[in-house]
Order: sequence, then C-alpha cells, then structure tokens
Amino acid sequence: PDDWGIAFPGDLIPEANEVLQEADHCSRTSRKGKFPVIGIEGLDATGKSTLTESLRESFKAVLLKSPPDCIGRYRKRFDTEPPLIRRAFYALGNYITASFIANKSATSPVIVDRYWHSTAAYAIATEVSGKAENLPPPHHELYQWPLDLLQPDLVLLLTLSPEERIRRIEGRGEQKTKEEMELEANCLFRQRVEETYKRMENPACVLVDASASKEEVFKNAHLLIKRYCNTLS
Ligand SMILES: Nc1ncnc2c1ncn2[C@@H]1O[C@H](COP(=O)(O)OP(=O)(O)OP(=O)(O)O)[C@@H](O)[C@H]1O
Ligand SMILES: Nc1ccn([C@@H]2O[C@H](COP(=O)(O)O)[C@@H](O)[C@H]2O)c(=O)n1
Repeated sequence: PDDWGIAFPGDLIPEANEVLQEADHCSRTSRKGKFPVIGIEGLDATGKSTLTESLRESFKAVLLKSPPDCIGRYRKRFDTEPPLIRRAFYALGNYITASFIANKSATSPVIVDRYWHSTAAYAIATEVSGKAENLPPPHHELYQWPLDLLQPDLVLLLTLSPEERIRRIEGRGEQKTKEEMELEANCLFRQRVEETYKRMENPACVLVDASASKEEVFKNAHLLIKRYCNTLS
C-alpha cells in the first residue's frame, strides 16, 4: 500500500508486477513498419489458428498473437480474477503485442491472432446484459480503436453458425474454459460479442464466412488481403 493506504495491483496479485515488468521492457511506439499488418478475429473455434497458420506460410509472414507468449504463463492466473482485472491483463497484452508488431512489420508482413477487437468485444459484451440491442449504440466511443495502440491495416472477422462452432469445439475434444461454456450456454452473450465485433471502427472488421472448407476460407481471406493490402504479391 502507498502512504494513503491504497493497494497497488502488485500487492494484491504478485504476478501483476511481472506482467508490468514485461510491458516496461517494450518499446512504446504505435508506428508500424512498411509491411502490412493483418488481424484475425472471431469467437472461439471459428478457425483463427487454422487460418493464421496458412496465411503465415503463404505470405511468409510473422505470426503473432495477443496476449503474446512472454506473458502467456500468467493467463490462467488472470482468468480467475474479476472481469475488470482480467480485462486489464488482456488490454496490456495488446500493447505488448503492438511492440512486437512494430518491430516485425519493418521486415515482413505480420498476421495477428486476436488483438484489440477481441478484448473490446468480450469486455463490452460482459458488461451489458440481455439482447444485442442493449449494447452501446453504433459509433459509440467504446467501438473506436485506442489512439495510442498500433493499428492493423486490415482485420478479418471469421463468422460461423453457433451449431457448427459447437461441433468444432466438440471435435477438438479439449476441456472447455469457463468462458467457452458460457458462450455455449448463453446464446445472448455470443450474439453480443459478435455484434460488438461488427460495430468496431477504425479499422472495422471485414467479414469472412468461416463455414466453408479450410481451403475455401483460406482462398477468400487471401483474396481480401491482397485486395486491401496491395503491397503483398
Ligand atoms: N474451415 C473449416 N472447416 C472445418 N473445420 C475447421 C475449419 N477451420 C478450422 N476447423 C477445425 O475447427 C477447430 C477449431 O479451429 P481453430 O483451432 O483453428 O479455431 P480458433 O478460432 O483458433 O479457436 P480458439 O480461439 O478456441 O483457439 C479445429 O479442430 C480445426 O481443425
Ligand atoms: N486480445 C485478446 C485475446 C483474448 N482475450 C480473451 O481470451 C479469451 C480466449 O482467447 P483464446 O486464446 O482461447 O482464443 C477470449 O474469449 C477473450 O475473453 C481478450 O480479451 N483479448
């Protein structure tokens, strides 16, 4: 606690100090290099990892994710904290990822598996209850990209029917996280997350139908990237 008896996050959660130290080591630039930066977003099991891996190979890109590996070991710890603290961890993770993006985009294209749009979409959907119409209205400041965070050139949002998404989660046979179980059980929560993704601005998400085969989804994403980022051959 400080002189006023106010506890700092590091006093309550020792791991917070370690995460903050990682962040302190990062450059604070919000400027990207000359190569395109493409974010891939969507609910769990919509095919982000599958697509990002094929795009990485095809564009000889660097594949990054948020939160980045350097703080990945703290995720479980922060996932058990109340929403505000959990979201602070993911928000900071985006800024750490941004410093890697700035560095890597100087020499090659960068693909990012989840970034700010994920943090905002899940956070907003958690704070609102009921139907998607209860979300803040379109163009609300909550849907704007933070001014000090490095912006991607393009963000693709993978969309999938709830039935197919659940089939894919079950097909993976992994243990579900609390949030995945909530998403599965709470159709309204999932609708709020997806609607929030669609309302995000600067950059807005470009929708990709993820219900097609892996090859087809890759082909469509590849075409969109070439159209939006014409520096890529
Ligand atoms: N187009 C597709 N058609 C059928 N199955 C797919 C397709 N894309 C991915 N899958 C399968 O769906 C499952 C989920 O895919 P993947 O792990 O890529 O999703 P994800 O969005 O990265 O998930 P998470 O966010 O939970 O990590 C995997 O078993 C994967 O092989
Ligand atoms: N930039 C991010 C990334 C993730 N989250 C939160 O984590 C959840 C699960 O992510 P997966 O790695 O399992 O796909 C996700 O649903 C978000 O709640 C985030 O907030 N910001």
